[in-house]
Amino acid sequence: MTPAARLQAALDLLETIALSPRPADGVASEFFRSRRFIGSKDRREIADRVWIMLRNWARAGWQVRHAALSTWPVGDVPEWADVTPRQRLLADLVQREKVTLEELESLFNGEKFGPARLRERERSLIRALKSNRVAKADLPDWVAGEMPGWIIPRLRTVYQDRLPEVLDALTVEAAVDLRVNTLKADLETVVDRLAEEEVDVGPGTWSPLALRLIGRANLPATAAFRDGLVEVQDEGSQLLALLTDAHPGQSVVDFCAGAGGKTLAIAATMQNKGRLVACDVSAGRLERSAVRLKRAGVHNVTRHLLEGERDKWVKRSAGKYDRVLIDAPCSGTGTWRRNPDAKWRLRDQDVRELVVKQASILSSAARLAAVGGRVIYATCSLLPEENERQVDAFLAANSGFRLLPVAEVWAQVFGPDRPCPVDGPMLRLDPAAHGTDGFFAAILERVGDAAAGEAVAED
Ligand SMILES: C[S@@+](CC[C@H](N)C(=O)[O-])C[C@H]1O[C@@H](n2cnc3c(N)ncnc32)[C@H](O)[C@@H]1O
Repeated sequence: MTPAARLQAALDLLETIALSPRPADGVASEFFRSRRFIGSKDRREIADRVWIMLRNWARAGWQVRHAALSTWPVGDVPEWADVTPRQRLLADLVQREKVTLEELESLFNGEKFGPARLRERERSLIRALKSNRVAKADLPDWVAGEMPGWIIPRLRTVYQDRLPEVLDALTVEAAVDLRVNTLKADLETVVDRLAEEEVDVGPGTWSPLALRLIGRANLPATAAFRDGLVEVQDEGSQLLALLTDAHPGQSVVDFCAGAGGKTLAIAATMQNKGRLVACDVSAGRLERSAVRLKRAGVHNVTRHLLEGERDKWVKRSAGKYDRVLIDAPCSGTGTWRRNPDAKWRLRDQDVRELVVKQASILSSAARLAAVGGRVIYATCSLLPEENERQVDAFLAANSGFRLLPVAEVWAQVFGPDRPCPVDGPMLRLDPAAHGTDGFFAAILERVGDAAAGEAVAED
């Protein structure tokens, strides 16, 4: 493809994403599937550009609006959110890539497969974008941090002075982490196998099973992946599974198992021994987990489709499990490095509904824990109402549970040579401090039967 054709393809993809209510990665996969003539190198370049622009969505919109205010009639100046993909692309080319007006004239020349010719008002916009760039320090905090304004005060209560660095880290592309599947191989063997296939990896920071990809690789095409020696899993997600501290022979429930990311990791710590039940309300996700479980050589998992968190099975199985992992449905705010488009779809109302759902799931699934067993409540959210506040409310209503300080469990799981990454009693990971996605976990031990009238759900 010519550079101009690649730009036009990026623009087409961005426009498709902007019009779709669906997540950008799904839209992009479909876009490329229906354009098989685009080779892998071009595809990567187009996708890279689009993802850079999605990570820079508010800032580019703001810069275009600011530049337009200095050169267009006020009535023609768009709000930042209404700035078109083409205008954002121009801003990206001018401000990030420092492309000159002359170069833009030759790229936007109206030739077949390339972008339409520049219009006069775009030329004036380009000149203004060059001369009128707003410095980062002068951008509103939500624009500089690429974060919906309504979320900022909530994050400030958690991160305080660290907020700018956390927001910055959330705008940077995430590394790709792998988890070694100890059911099939040890870490050294996996490193060697990957090296044979020219895949370079370095060690993880926190998880003893983590490897971090160096450079890029088509991992699913490798024999190491196809043979089930590794899974792609953020190191933070690995930690949640490891902190579940499931042992061989135990009875364990992964209540919101989805497509099985944590189920796989837990099955490995259980060495395939004992009983692991993977539940979810989504038949499709549970179905997808089956393929992964098979590839990983897992055979101690039963999949169970729930009608809801108060499914009859929960009541029948109450008090029978040593570990109950609740990887609750959440805002996903901790994964926004990977899904930057999701930022602008989430509404306050969505979070409020999720908080109600999470409380109901926690209260119902906690019944599964035996006395002496543990409930691990986890999210990939940064918001306090989905995390600490959820746990505090549960503990206030359920004296049959106590919070186990994460450092205590960490020391049991990892021993003294790996210091716990957090000071507080609950685990809170973020990309700035830990290099992982944003994750939260609280470990609750069932110390007694809930007294009559307590709030653990009764059906
Ligand atoms: C964060 S995702 C789980 C990711 C998964 N544990 C993993 O590691 O790949 C949350 C999951 O909760 C499931 N879910 C939503 N409502 C639920 C409910 N009422 N009971 C159980 N699971 C539910 C969703 O279908 C989704 O798969």
